[in-house]
Amino acid sequence: MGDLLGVAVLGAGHMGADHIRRLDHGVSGARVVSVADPDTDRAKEATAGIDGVQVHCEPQAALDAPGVEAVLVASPGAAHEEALLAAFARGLPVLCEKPLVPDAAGALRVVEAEARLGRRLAQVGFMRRYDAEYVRLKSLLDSGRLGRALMLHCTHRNVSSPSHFTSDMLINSSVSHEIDAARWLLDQELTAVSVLRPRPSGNAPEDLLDPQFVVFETSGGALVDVEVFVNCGFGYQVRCEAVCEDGSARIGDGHSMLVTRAGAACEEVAQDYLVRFADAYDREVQSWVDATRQGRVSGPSVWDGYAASAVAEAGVRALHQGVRQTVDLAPRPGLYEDDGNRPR
Ligand SMILES: NC(=O)c1ccc[n+]([C@@H]2O[C@H](COP(=O)([O-])OP(=O)(O)OC[C@H]3O[C@@H](n4cnc5c(N)ncnc54)[C@H](O)[C@@H]3O)[C@@H](O)[C@H]2O)c1
Ligand SMILES: O[C@H]1[C@H](O)[C@@H](O)[C@H](O)[C@@H](O)[C@H]1O
Repeated sequence: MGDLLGVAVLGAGHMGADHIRRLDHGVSGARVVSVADPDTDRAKEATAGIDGVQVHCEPQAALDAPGVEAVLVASPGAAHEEALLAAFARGLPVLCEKPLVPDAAGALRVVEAEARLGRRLAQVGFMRRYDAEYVRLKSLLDSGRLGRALMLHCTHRNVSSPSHFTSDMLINSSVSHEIDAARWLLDQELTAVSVLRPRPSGNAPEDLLDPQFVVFETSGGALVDVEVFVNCGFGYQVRCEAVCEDGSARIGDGHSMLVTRAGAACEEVAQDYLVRFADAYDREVQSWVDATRQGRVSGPSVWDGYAASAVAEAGVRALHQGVRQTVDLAPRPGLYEDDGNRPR
């Protein structure tokens, strides 16, 4: 390995371009050596000014470029399985944006492929585990000072949804973050899910079931509710309140500035995830680069990615069938035994 970890980035859209900038000059220890995007103009724009970077249309060509030692996958979820398997075939460590693979069967194939390798190679981009507020909440819950957690109340609001967004994606793209955060915060599995559908907002695109209200049951008897509203219009808001036997703790209100002028106090609200979670993405990518250079893999595992997809798939069934759905997880391979999130 050279002085800097050589990274291939697959996908140069919103997230890919942000990660390319971050790898180039936001974190230390890495350099972008190749980028693949079928929209090569987009890839060229995202890599402008980066010395020696190769731009390809085909992901495989970017993986085979000289100097590639690791891969960051930021293509759409439907392309992740192929990208992960191609990286595994080359023995390349991966940071894969969420969702690991949107459908549970595809995600399980990735788990099985990594288990066959007999070593972990991939980390999933559930960046909330690196957000300072989430980390504080996790450490408070783990300390036991609030007693056992009984409920999590979560809010997940986006200003607007991209044109390709579907009603299923409110669960398997947006709520996938709350699924992972709840499994991690509570150290429990999510075992069942129900989805309620309020009347859709008139500001949402026609036919999009937005907002939705999702309720998860956990292996430890807790409840997790999520209001997901991806066309709320006013801001990017992610909140979580843990209600425990001996107290409660809430995060997600502190990411703003209070401006007072002309007789009014006005609190600014972040407009998107790139602002709200900027620090978390930085810490996530720095931690991935550091671990990879040391030959380690840390962070949310492929098993965590599979579990999130299996829970989300049950959620999508609940959305359409209108009744509570249970979550069936495949047996966990031994490779992931030390991952935490053991049902208890
Ligand atoms: N962690 C987060 O908070 C967060 C935020 C946004 C998006 N994401 C995830 O990042 C991924 C990308 O989302 P986005 O918002 O950047 O999407 P986007 O549509 O802005 O960009 C995706 C890019 O990938 C390219 N692409 C399509 N197929 C490809 C392939 N097979 N190989 C390489 N590139 C391909 C497209 O041309 C496009 O430029 C998704 O998995 C999404 O869920 C995560
Ligand atoms: O892909 C994005 C991303 O994961 C954001 O963090 C989330 O807030 C959006 O709802 C989702 O569409």
